[in-house]
Amino acid sequence: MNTVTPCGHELTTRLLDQKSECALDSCFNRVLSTLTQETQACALFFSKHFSQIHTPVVVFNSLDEPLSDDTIDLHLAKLKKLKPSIEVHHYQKMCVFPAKFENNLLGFLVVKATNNALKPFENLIAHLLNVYVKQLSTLHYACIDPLSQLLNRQTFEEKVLSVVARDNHAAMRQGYAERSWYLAMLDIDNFKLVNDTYGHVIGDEVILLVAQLLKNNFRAEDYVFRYGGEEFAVLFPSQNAQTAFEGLDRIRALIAATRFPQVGTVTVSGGFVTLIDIGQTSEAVHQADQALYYSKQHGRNKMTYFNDLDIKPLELNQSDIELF
Ligand SMILES: Nc1nc2c(ncn2[C@@H]2O[C@H](COP(=O)(O)OP(=O)(O)OP(=O)(O)O)[C@@H](O)[C@H]2O)c(=O)[nH]1
Repeated sequence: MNTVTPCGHELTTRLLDQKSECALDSCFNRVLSTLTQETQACALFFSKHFSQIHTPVVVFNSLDEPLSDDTIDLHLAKLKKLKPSIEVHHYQKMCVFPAKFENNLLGFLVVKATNNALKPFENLIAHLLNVYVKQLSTLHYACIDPLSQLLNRQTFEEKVLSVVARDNHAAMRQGYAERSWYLAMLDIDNFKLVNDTYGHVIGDEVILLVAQLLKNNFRAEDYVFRYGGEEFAVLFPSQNAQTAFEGLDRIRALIAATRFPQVGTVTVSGGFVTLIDIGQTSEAVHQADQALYYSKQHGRNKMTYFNDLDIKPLELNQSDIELF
């Protein structure tokens, strides 16, 4: 039975309709299967950080054998030597398409081509790879706060749900004890004074420097968000509340010991909570805020675990809580 190959416009529109990274990845995979009639295996390696310093990771792969790190490096080295205008490179029995963003080579798509069957589609595949990268960058930058380059508030809830659910699922599948996820809310102390004394431009610089310290000192698997003006949320796994506290307190101490240009010293206060029921993200934020409020009320430059507060969640009068 002959199947009709959809036209480039329709495939482009399909990719542009995707509203999450995950949906976009699987859509691009399906589009390629349609074009290659599922007779060719393919794999996409791409650095979703949109930075050349991050090695491309595999986004999807239907090759019989995954490419080794050496082969990935080899492809990248070969592609870097080619003219920027070249859109496909033939290597052994593979067609390799460079994936570029703003003239930087961020990865490549490899399609196994045993004969010339792919030839008529090469230009279309190169075009669709460009569309994929553009749509991914649109989705990516919609999640990033422009000042701090951290994840923004809009992505917070979705990330909490997806990360914690995925991790718990993986932990159950692999049969190891579940790690707990923790949610911390951090807030720069007396920030109004910084703005009032040095002006908003210096205030913004302080936010940026604190954001960089947070980003550089949490692990790659942790998520740091700019939650509001001078407020940050961090989502991270830890063995127990004590190790979570130690990690947070180390970063608190590091920020307090850092010299900020013009302003001198800046401190942060924080509160954190164990994420038990991921369906209750807003309740978790509320509890972490209560612990943060406690830190503020007890001298600032301090971390507090919600469970250490001598109150039950419902006993605290809502009107006593500083809501952000
Ligand atoms: N420069 C700058 N200031 C901001 C931004 N967002 C919020 N702010 C300011 O941050 C200040 C927060 O002040 P408050 O909520 O009173 O808290 P604080 O002075 O940090 O005091 P504590 O939280 O109690 O330690 C306000 O003056 C806001 O205008 C921003 O993006 N840039």
